[in-house]
Amino acid sequence: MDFAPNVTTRLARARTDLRVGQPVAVVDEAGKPSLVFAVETLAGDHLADLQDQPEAQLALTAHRAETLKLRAYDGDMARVRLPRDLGLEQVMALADPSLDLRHPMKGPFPSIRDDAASVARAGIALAKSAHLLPAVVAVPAGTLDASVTRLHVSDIPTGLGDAPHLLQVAGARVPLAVSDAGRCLVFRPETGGEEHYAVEIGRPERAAPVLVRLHSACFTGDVIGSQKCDCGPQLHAALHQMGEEGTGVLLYLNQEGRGIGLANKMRAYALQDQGFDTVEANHRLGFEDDERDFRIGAAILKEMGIRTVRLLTNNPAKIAMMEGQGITVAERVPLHAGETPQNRDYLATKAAKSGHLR
Ligand SMILES: Nc1nc2c(ncn2[C@@H]2O[C@H](COP(=O)(O)OP(=O)(O)OP(=O)(O)O)[C@@H](O)[C@H]2O)c(=O)[nH]1
Ligand SMILES: [Zn+2]
Repeated sequence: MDFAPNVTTRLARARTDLRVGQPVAVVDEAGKPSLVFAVETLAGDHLADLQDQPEAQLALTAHRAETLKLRAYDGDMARVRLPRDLGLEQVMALADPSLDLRHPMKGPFPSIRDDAASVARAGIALAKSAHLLPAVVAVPAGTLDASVTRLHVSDIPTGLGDAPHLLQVAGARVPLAVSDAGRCLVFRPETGGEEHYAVEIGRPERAAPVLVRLHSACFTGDVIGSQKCDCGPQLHAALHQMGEEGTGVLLYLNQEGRGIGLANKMRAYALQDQGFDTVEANHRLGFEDDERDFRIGAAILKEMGIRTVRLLTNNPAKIAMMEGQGITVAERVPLHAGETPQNRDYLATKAAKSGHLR
């Protein structure tokens, strides 16, 4: 029997390794391995070892580099020599804008300008997929300990990667406030990533367009009644409409914070309290406005035998994604609920910057 971990397994391990402060080995196109550490989980003793190595580099996204006034020679990224005279908290502050006010004196840091950016780019993609701040330290490695997770740069998707594939692992009847005929289904991706859920109300006729809502997890809005967004009221309004019509499917996708995770979303909220809007806050953290993989929703619908939908949304990107993945959006059903004085600016920003429809 062969138990050697395949690429999918090693990617899953790499995410966990980075989260617990372990380095991952990334091999470049020329076959040269480097060790990659996530800045957010970097241990003090690892930093000291790295600072002894003149080739150690720190990589940040271009969005973060803009705030730090670093030249992003790689286009999407900036790399600098790992500063030798900075302590752990100061290195952390380069990655984490919530520390900007406490550590305003930064630099100058000489930017690196060469063609060898692929390892750092792959490392940043791994850090993002681990829901860590998108910042890594990379250093060329000599002999590698066999226990270190090893990946080739080409194994690590820097964009969306392969189409997600999810399988239903469980499902049962759950009577709901909006309908007795509720079912909750659990879908698991082959990648070992987050599970996602479907709430099916009644038994929607597959031959006709099905009323569908693609909801992204929002702990603050869905669970604790945050007034900063409209997620909770949208969730309940969508379920209510499905209950009224007797059928519908609500996909609950675990893509908290538009795909950056709850810790990063709270960092974004801290920045919003300093006056940045929802898009600017994501950028200052080094993320894109929206890091979600909307293809997951289409994959689940196909698994459920649904090909044509009436989509409850105000987000044109969701419609485009569905169509792109072979799901026909027969109708867009607007979904406006829970607009409050506290989320007025947030909704206005989404309309102005993300093209949300009224
Ligand atoms: N990063 C970040 N995520 C946020 C913020 N406010 C809400 N979210 C997240 O945004 C997602 C809400 O998305 P959706 O409810 O799908 O909304 P949408 O993309 O605007 O589309 P529709 O509601 O369908 O029109 C959830 O994952 C929330 O956790 C914020 O300020 N920053
Ligand atoms: Zn929300």
